[in-house]
Amino acid sequence: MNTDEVLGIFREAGAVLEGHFILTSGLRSPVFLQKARVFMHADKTERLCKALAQKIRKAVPGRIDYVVGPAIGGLIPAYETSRHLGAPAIWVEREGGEFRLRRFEIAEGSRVVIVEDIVTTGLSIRETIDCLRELGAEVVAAACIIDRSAGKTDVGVPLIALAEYEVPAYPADRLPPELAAIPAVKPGSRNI
Ligand SMILES: O=P(O)(O)OC[C@H]1O[C@H](OP(=O)(O)OP(=O)(O)O)[C@H](O)[C@@H]1O
Ligand SMILES: O=C(O)c1cc(=O)[nH]c(=O)[nH]1
Ligand SMILES: [Mg+2]
Repeated sequence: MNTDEVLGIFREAGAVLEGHFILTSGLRSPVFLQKARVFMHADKTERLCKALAQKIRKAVPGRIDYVVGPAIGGLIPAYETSRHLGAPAIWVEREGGEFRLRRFEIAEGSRVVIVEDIVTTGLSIRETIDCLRELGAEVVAAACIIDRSAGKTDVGVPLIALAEYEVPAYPADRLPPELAAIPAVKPGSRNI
């Protein structure tokens, strides 16, 4: 599946929003990919995640013990991708602001692949890697449906993106005037 097909699915689902958005990193952007509007459709989610699983299989030799989704955005794509990889899906969720594997135990040396929805700065993936490494897991790769950095983000492990789509994002104190003129909204779940 190529980038146009992935973006086509997002557009068809009404998931490409325009306005003034506060991203999880604190950056501001005129475009927000509201993945929830894609993941509400099982058929669209299946097509995307089946293709992502194929890409992961090609890139990751050897065993995958767990697919890990960072909540909330990563829950559905990690679950659906895990189905096509034949590995169980678990998740990290925030407790006191930090990602924790609250509901599961994994053996030391478990080989895990993180599956995210969207990557912008890679911050959420790096936080997930820190949590998993503290538990003794080996993070063999991270994957996402759309990489908004278009390959520029370094998360310290191979990042497998189904699509790359570069979208502008600005520090809050360096907004272009047309963005500053629109009230900002924060769609994500960090800090709520
Ligand atoms: O690469 P980054 O700069 O970390 O940005 C991407 C992250 O932002 C969103 O999560 P968010 O924390 O907004 O909450 P959500 O998972 O509930 O959507 C998205 O699900 C990714 O996890
Ligand atoms: O960077 C983010 O927080 C972010 C960007 C985006 O387009 N979609 C999303 O869910 N999160
Ligand atoms: Mg998220």
